[in-house]
Amino acid sequence: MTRFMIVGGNPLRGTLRVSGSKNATLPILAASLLHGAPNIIHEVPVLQDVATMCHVLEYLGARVHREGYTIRIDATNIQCLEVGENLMRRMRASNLVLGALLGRFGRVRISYPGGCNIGSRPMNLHLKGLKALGACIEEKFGYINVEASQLTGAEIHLDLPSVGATENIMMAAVLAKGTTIIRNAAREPEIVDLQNFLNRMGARIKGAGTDVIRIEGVKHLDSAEHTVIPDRIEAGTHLVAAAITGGDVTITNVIPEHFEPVLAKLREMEVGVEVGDDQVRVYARGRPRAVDIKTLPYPGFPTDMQPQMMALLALAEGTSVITETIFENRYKHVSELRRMGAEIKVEGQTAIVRGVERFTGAPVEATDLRAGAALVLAGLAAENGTIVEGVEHIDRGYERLEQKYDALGARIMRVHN
Ligand SMILES: CC(=O)N[C@H]1[C@@H](OP(=O)(O)OP(=O)(O)OC[C@H]2O[C@@H](n3ccc(=O)[nH]c3=O)[C@H](O)[C@@H]2O)O[C@H](CO)[C@@H](O)[C@@H]1O
Ligand SMILES: C=C(OP(=O)(O)O)C(=O)O
Repeated sequence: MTRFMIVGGNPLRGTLRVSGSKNATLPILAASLLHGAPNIIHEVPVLQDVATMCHVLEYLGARVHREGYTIRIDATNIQCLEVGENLMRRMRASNLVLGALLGRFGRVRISYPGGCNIGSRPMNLHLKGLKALGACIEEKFGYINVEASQLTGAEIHLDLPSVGATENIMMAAVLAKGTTIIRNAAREPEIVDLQNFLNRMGARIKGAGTDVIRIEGVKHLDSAEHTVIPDRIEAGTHLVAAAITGGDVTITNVIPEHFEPVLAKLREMEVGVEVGDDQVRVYARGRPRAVDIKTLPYPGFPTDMQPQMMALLALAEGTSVITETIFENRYKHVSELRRMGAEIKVEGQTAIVRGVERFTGAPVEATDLRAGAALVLAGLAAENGTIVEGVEHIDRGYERLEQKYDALGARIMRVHN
């Protein structure tokens, strides 16, 4: 077990470089299974989820070599087309091998994926999409078995703009016969990054970033070199860290339009925001104002920033209403924030947050990745000491968060026991 010990009350000040995006890296690594030639990926963050995806790829027979922030993957000798419970349970995104292995080999068997416990997170849209491409699907004994003698392009209308389903269908469709059109596709920047990577390998995809993606099947793919986009959720987390501690932080290596909804809310809260081409400065201007937030698929406010923003709003002047529309169980941080003095009432998908003047440090537990980030932010702002348990959840998606904040003047220590 690992915990963070935080002594709050120190404004964060300075400059922080944002790492490559976790949620862009994971599908790109999975997509490397689509052909037997080496790919080189730059700006790969050093995170637990990335390590898990690399384990999955190695387990299947790929050779993965990391040097700093660059990974070289050679999937020439894939020996196995099945991923068992042990690896699949570690993270939700392991399901992304489905589309790539099906696309290349015509069959794959995976155990149901695990991941952040923030909702039921079914796989029905992924499977409906693969079925439309001609795959036969069998779900039995906790496993999903998918087979196709020939994948054929099809028109697929997603009931919801699911990020993972869009990515899996894109990967399965690149080597299919004919053209696939995905309607009501997810529009997240990570989908655009996957399109760019696949096209560098020789795929013919257009439309990512809009809700219609068109994939013309090709016969061969080849080696590609790609640099992953910066992590917009990590960026947003640091901006809230600056605001919640009354600090002044500039984040670099960012694409500000990717987190415009977060910037818009910070401005509405009357937090100081200065946006450059690839950097953003956020500085506190007194206590922030309450605002209402509703999470939505991109370009709406990201659900992955809801817990962090809730921590900030819990200290704002006035009452805020947060509506979580993406995941039905993403309020687990509420009871922990309450232990620190927050006044939050949850009614269904809505949280009513009455701002208090200060948090008091307490022992709290991270139940998932972004809930954990929110508790760290609350701890940085709290009077006296906070202990955050469950740091393994935070390590899934943030690269040594305590070192980044320590360098900006926070008092935060990682403790193993
Ligand atoms: C690795 C990665 O990129 N993770 C992100 C991805 O997760 P992930 O790809 O799992 O999220 P989805 O976009 O698929 O999920 C959105 C909603 O659709 C539902 N759904 C999804 C698939 C399906 O087959 N059936 C179904 O009903 C889910 O339960 C959820 O309510 O997008 C989420 C929504 O922005 C983010 O919070 C995650 O950080
Ligand atoms: C929910 C997240 O990740 P995952 O989809 O991998 O569980 C996240 O990054 O906040």
